[in-house]
Amino acid sequence: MKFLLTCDYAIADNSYRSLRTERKDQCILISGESGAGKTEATKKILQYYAVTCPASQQVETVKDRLLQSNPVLEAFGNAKTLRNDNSSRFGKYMDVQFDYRGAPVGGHILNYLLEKSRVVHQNHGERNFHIFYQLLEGGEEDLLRRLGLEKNPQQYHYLVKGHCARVSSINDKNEWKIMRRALSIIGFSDSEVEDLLSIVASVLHMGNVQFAVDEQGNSQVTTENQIKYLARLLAVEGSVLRDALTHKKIIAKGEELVSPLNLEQAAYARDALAKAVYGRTFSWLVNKVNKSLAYKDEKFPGWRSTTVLGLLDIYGFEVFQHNSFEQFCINYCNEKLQQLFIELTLKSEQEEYESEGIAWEPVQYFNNKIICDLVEEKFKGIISILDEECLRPGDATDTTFLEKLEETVKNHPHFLTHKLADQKTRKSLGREEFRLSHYAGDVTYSVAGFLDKNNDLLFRNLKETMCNSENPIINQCFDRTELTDKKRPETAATQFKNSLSKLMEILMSKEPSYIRCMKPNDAKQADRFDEVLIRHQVKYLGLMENLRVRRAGFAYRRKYEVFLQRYKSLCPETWPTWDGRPHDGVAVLVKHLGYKPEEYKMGRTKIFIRFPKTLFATEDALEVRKQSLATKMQATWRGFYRRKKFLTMKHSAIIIQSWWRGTLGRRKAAKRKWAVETIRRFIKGFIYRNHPRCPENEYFLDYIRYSFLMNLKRNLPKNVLDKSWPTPPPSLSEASQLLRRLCLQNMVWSYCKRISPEWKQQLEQKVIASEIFKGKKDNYPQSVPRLFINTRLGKEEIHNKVLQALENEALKYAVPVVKYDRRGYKARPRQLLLTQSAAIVVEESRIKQRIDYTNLTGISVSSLSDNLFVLHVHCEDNKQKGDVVLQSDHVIETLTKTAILADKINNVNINQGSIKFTVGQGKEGIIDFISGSELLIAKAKNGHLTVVAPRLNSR
Ligand SMILES: Nc1ncnc2c1ncn2[C@@H]1O[C@H](COP(=O)(O)OP(=O)(O)OP(=O)(O)O)[C@@H](O)[C@H]1O
Repeated sequence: MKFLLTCDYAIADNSYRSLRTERKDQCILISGESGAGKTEATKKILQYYAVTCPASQQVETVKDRLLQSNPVLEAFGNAKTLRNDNSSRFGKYMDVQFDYRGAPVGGHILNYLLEKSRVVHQNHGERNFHIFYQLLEGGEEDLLRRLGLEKNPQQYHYLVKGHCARVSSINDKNEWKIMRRALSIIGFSDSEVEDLLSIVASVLHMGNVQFAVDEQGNSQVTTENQIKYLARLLAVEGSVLRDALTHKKIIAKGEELVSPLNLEQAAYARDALAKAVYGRTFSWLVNKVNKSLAYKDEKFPGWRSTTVLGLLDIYGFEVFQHNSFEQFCINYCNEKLQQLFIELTLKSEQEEYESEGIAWEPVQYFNNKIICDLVEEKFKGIISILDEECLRPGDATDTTFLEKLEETVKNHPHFLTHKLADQKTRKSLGREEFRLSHYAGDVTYSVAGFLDKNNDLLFRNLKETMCNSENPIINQCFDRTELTDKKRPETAATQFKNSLSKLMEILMSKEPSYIRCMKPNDAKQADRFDEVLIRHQVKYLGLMENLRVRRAGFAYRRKYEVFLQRYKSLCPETWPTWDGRPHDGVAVLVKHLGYKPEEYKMGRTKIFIRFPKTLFATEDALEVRKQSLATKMQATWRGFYRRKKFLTMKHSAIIIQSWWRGTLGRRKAAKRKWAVETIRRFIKGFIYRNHPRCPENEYFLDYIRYSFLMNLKRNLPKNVLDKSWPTPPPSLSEASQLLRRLCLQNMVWSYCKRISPEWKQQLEQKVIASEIFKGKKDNYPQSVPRLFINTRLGKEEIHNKVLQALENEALKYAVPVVKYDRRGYKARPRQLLLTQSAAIVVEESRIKQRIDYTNLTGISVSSLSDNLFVLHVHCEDNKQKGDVVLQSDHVIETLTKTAILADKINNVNINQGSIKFTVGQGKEGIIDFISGSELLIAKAKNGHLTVVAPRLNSR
């Protein structure tokens, strides 16, 4: 066993490597008789890929589904036979899709001819399909109750025909668990599983449907309970189903004819329905598995991104005691596979040596084409004759079919019947049998049931009932178009023949590898090798011939172009390209590789390598070379990529630069143009500056105006005394004057707004002082900066007494004065008090003289810088005293205030030379003023009072 599995792995690995390195689709054909180990080998190969191939999340799911498809399909498609406890009762070809990394990413299964007859009948020692037993054994109580089933298989007619419902080598309970888990992994929903199991259960109930005949000899259903279950499980109308099972509907010339069935016909209809339901459900199951295995990431539809490895596990050659239509098909299928093997290995290989001109000693082998032709040849082949009998009108029976066969192929060396056989062999053949000498041995087939099975007919009303089913699976399995389709469906044998021919095409399009399974003994025992049996298999499988061809032949051959293309990198002369003929290139290459003459041969179009080790060495060298090439390619690519990126960047930089330069240039040119235009307008404006405003000078004038105004804004006079003012251009002199006035007014206005009432009074007094004295009295300028103040004496100096006396008259001004008489005598220090109505001369606390302003006739003062002044008084009011001669250090201020209060502004006389004044009793005095070095007041010889006023430098 170990050895066999090692071979399986080696072949699986080899195919996988070829698939990856040459990217050519592969297939592994697993053949051998029933029970030889084909299914096991398939499973091992799948497991091997699952373990060794690269993994990813998505790949894991696909791997799981690929592996889990086996228990599901085995449960529904495998059964215990006499030759194998787990015999495949259908053919299976599975494609595994690998992506460019060699990871399995999808799969697809093709199924071939399920042995449906097993559903209703099993030979002694055989069982129905595993699923029935698994369901009864492993199904949960609840599930079985829903399906109306009992645990005991003996209760079901379809399970007891072979009398071995329970087998010690099969653990149905365990298998059930595995199968249920597999269904979930594949992606069956709970409701889908329920629908599927309902169908399985319905087949069991169908088997238990019994009939009895009524008085007219027509059949009636006697097991009403079963009908109820069937109606529920198949979701059909019970009464309709009951009628359909006991009646037959035919449409003749557009008219429906319903006729009752007899007992035998009713049982036949029931079994036909069971087979159809099960067979179609099986196909649905395979489709469902295919959907879950489908490779969904096909990026570019139409472009094949995956490579495919096909695994063919088909029912093996079978010889039973009783062989029927199914064995005929199975063995025909095996003949075809053997034929393919012969074609692709023994025949084509030898022919190839010959055509390539390689010296070759032909190896003889048995070509089974003759048997294939016997079965499938048009018109003359067994299938054609069977179809003809099925289709011909009249009473065609299995016997007439046998007679037709005898008639048509009687001389064929591989065909024999009771009638055609000689005396000796006739004994071993029944009258209803024919014998075919297959490549693997003689098989005797009973023709009983051949026509029925080939027709595979289901009565129309049963089909209609199923089409109306609300069970989603049944509904998909029975298509309504079948009812309207007038064309007669292909017979089972023809369908099988056609699907096999398609399979051969699929296999031929791929690179094949073979696993030939040998059955060690017929007793299903371990460690027992039946030499005769094994020798027989080695012989009929043509293994010896194959070995001979292999040994004498060459392990490997390739067209020169392909070989050169693959290995040219190993030789400097052929790498990277060889310009000459591929043949010469290969010659140079093998010389460089050091092939010895016995290791290879050069054919007409191909090179042949004798030993695998030579090829392996070359492959190893290529592997090493690939590494260095990959590094070189990487470096080249990186260089190319970087260079391309750099050039793109450079190009972009140049574009940006040129764009920016263009922008800058354009900006500069525009600026220059603007400057030239400005200068031009400026010059023109300057030339026309004295003209009235016109287009030539408007810019210039605007500019001049603007710059003058801006200059003015910056250099406006700071205050009313600031006389500065920017020189205006001639065109703006008038505006400038107006502005200047406005500005001044504004300054004055704001200045006025700022001054206080006291200051206003001060200024008013100063203005009056100026009106009176300015330019008239020498010491006036000295008084200008001195502030006029309300009083120059404190209360103490004026004495409270005087103040009390003046209580009802507010004191406006008080100043110390000196009184002189006409002789120039100076009296004691006095004060001059000015009230609202009088000027009062006070000595200490006594009022010496009160001069009401109404009596004040005028004020005299000299034009010199002295401080003397005379208050002229009306004589009548002041009889004794007359005018008052006073001296004050604040003469301008004192006189201004006196003049204001007495309203005598116009009565202030500024005299040159002398002043006349009256003294009491009509006497007069004269004061003469002269300039001198210092102030002096004295009586002159002429009796006048002389005042020497000091000369002032500032005058
Ligand atoms: N390599 C092996 N070593 C030991 N026993 C094996 C080996 N291969 C298969 N068997 C046993 O033989 C039985 C039959 O194998 P398998 O079902 O693979 O045969 P098969 O060729 O597929 O038959 P069939 O054509 O009837 O489907 C297996 O159940 C297993 O017990």
